[in-house]
Amino acid sequence: MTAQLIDGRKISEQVRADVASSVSARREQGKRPPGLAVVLVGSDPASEVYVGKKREACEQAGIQSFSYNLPASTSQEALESLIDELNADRHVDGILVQLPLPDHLDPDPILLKIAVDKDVDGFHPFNIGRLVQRRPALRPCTPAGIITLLDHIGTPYKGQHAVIVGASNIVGRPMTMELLLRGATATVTHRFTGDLSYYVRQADIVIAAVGKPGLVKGEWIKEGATVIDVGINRMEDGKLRGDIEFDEAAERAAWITPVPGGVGPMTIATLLQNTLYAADYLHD
Ligand SMILES: Nc1nc(=O)c2c([nH]1)NC[C@@H]1CN(c3ccc(C(=O)N[C@@H](CCC(=O)O)C(=O)O)cc3)C=[N+]21
Repeated sequence: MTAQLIDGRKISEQVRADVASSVSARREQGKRPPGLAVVLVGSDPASEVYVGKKREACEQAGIQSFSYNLPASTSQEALESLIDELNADRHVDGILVQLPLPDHLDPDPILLKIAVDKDVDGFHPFNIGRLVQRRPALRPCTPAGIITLLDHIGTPYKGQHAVIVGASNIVGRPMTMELLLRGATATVTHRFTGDLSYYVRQADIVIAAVGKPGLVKGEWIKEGATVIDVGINRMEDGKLRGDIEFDEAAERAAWITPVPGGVGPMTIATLLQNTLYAADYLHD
C-alpha cells in the first residue's frame, strides 16, 4: 500500500478533546452543560450500537445526554409530542432521532418538527438551506466531519475535481455542497449514472456513500487521489467493509480512510461539536 491512512479515530479524539475543554470553559463561566437528547425507536441492533456510542461520547465530553428508548410500537403522535417537549426543554440543546425509524413512522414530519436551533443532525430544510446559501448554521455531521478530515490533511479544494458517489439527503447531497462551497468542481453520481468508472477515474477526491460493499473498484482510483469511504457494510463474517475496494485503492491513492476507523468516528465527534455550537451560539 502506498497511500497514507487518514486516521479518523485519532482525529476524532482530538476533536472530542477540544469539545471537552470548551465545555469545561463554559462550566467555569457558570453556564450549564450542553445537553443532547438521543431518541431511539425500536431495537435495531446496529442503531443500538451507534446510539450507545453517541451517548458515551457525550458523557466523556461533559455533554449531558438524555436517552429516550421507545418501543417499536410507538405512534407518530407520541413521537411528535416527545419532540414538542424536547423543543421546549431548556436543558436540551440538541435533538437526534436515530434513523431509520420503524416502517409505520414517517420521518419527514418528525424531522420538520425538530426546532431548527436544536437540529444537531442538520437535516432540517432550514439548515440545508443555510448551507446551500453559504451561511451555515448546523451542518449535517457526516459531510462536516469529512471536511474536518480533508482540512486535516491539507486538501487544497480549489481546482480539484471531487466525485461524490451517492446522492442521499444525509450524506451525498450536503457533501457535494460542502465541496462546491470550498471551490472544488463537484460531480455527483447516483443510481442512474451509467458508467460510474468514467467519473471516478477523473477524481482528485472520491467520496463513496452508497452502502454497497466494494462498489468502487480500486483500479478506478487516479494516482495520488484522496479517497473517503463512508460505507459501513457488515459482512457475513461479522467484519465491516466499505464501499471502496480498500487494498486495491490504497495502491494508487495518496490518502485513504479505513473502515472502520475513518468517517464513522468523525460523525460522532461532529455531533458533539454541533451540540456545543447550539449551546454556545443558539441558546445562551
Ligand atoms: N439521526 C441520525 N443521525 C446519524 O448521524 C445517524 C443516524 N441517524 N442513523 C445511522 C447513521 C450511521 N451513523 C454512524 C455513526 C458512527 C459510526 C461509527 O462510529 N462507526 C465505527 C464502527 C462502528 C461499528 O463497529 O459498527 C467506525 O466506522 O469506525 C457509524 C455510523 C450515524 N447515523
